Amino acid sequence: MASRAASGMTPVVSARGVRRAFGPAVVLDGADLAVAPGEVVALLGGSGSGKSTLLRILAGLDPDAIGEVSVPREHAVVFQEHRLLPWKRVADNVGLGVTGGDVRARTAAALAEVGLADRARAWPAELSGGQSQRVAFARALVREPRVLLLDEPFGALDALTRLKMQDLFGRLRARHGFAALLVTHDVDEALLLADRALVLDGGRIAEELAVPLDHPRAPDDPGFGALRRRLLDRLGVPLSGGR
Ligand SMILES: Nc1ncnc2c1ncn2[C@@H]1O[C@H](COP(=O)(O)OP(=O)(O)OP(=O)(O)O)[C@@H](O)[C@H]1O
Repeated sequence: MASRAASGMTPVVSARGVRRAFGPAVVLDGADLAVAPGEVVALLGGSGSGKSTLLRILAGLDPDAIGEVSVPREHAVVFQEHRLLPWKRVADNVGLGVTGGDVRARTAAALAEVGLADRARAWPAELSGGQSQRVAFARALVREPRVLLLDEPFGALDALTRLKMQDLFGRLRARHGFAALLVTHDVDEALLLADRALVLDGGRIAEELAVPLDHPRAPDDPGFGALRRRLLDRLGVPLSGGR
């Protein structure tokens, strides 16, 4: 489990030699990464280190990047903000662009999975922030993705809602087996959800940490604190005696 992508299995997501500059500022300078089928990889790094830039490149949203990127067509992206269309009802947002005769049934199933079966006819403006992110996940799920690309999907939520969404993510992952690349600022979130954590620094993946803990996880599990200290250390965060 530790480093499945590195253990010889053909990755479902790969990036090699990715370079991106904005004017004179080189943000990515030969970044390489690989995600194995079904693997959840957290991507951490300081503010401005290029996490979102790398995720956008993997999502095919940045035509000006250099390097080799391989991501299956069956991928979906969830951003920090839900990006729902305000003039479409929840179910129509979820089913937007989905093809096939059973779109309505699949949309209903996806909404049920995120706990919003009863909000299909609601407008986005009638939802809370957490509910809106649930809809964003339903919109991703209905596409039956092999890969989820997630850019701080819980970053704008209050602490309690974030914990509930992290729990939901864990259950969806166990049921669907998708792989995911999760950009996050939150060390605990990385350790709760990911099989591996990567640290982006200096334009490339500078550090890697396997997270060999059983699911479901909690911050007071044996071994969690030691992994937190190692990850904070790799992020260059000074460790005080109390941590
Ligand atoms: N379209 C753009 N034009 C110019 N500069 C950009 C553009 N997009 C990103 N940058 C710059 O690239 C750098 C990396 O940005 P990015 O958003 O990828 O960082 P990040 O690691 O996701 O940061 P944060 O954790 O603060 O969200 C920043 O210095 C940012 O200002």
